Amino acid sequence: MKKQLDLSLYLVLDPVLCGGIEGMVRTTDLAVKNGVTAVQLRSEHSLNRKQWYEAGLALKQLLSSTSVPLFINDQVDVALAVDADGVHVGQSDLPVDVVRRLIGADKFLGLSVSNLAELNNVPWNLVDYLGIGPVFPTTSKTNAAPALGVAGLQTLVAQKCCPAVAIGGINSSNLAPVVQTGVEGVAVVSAICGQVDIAQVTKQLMTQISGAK
Ligand SMILES: Cc1ncc(COP(=O)(O)OP(=O)(O)O)c(N)n1
Ligand SMILES: Cc1nc(C(=O)O)sc1CCOP(=O)(O)O
Ligand SMILES: [Mg+2]
Repeated sequence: MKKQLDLSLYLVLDPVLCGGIEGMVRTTDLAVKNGVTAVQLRSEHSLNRKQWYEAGLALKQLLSSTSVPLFINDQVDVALAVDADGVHVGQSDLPVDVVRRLIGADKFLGLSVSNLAELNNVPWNLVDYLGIGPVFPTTSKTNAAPALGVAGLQTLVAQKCCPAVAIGGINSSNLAPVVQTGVEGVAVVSAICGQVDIAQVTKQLMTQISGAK
């Protein structure tokens, strides 16, 4: 059955920061128990294709008894192989119409945008949500676009025609003005992955998101 899409606190996993596949599963377990509402498997370089599949399967199994959807970054075949709930693609990945054709109507599809030109080209009828960023400088993505700042994010949010998460450099010290732009949620990597007390930082982020709305 299709899960609900709640973007409030969206965890984007990093196998290096989490300490491998087991670390990602442990991080996800603690984060979901403490409020994370969506999870994405993402790896820039550290997983081979078999490990992508194994990590996807383990996460799918963990999340299958929860209301939290699993997204796979970039790799449509892995998403289909593990029956993930959705796929997240960016401007340099497979085109959205192709991804939609491959995954069908029932899976979620997220698309990254970093500027107004990209926003103006979004096929709104094909995507379920946008990832808008980076809002702030980030060390978790190589070759990230220039940071938008809160004002730049606000400009894009004002023109969006579907739900959106803000992403890039967001943590408990800067999330309030981000949430107040009207995004449906925030996506984080390093604010959760690799933190010593995953439960505590997740609870703190959720409390701050609720307080800022
Ligand atoms: C929720 C969310 N938003 C944006 C991104 C970035 O996607 P992309 O631009 O394709 O870059 P990579 O993540 O593939 O390096 C994301 N992954 N998730
Ligand atoms: C995966 C990703 N995408 C971005 C974008 O702007 O599209 S920024 C980013 C990394 C976010 O990591 P952190 O929360 O550690 O800054
Ligand atoms: Mg991508």
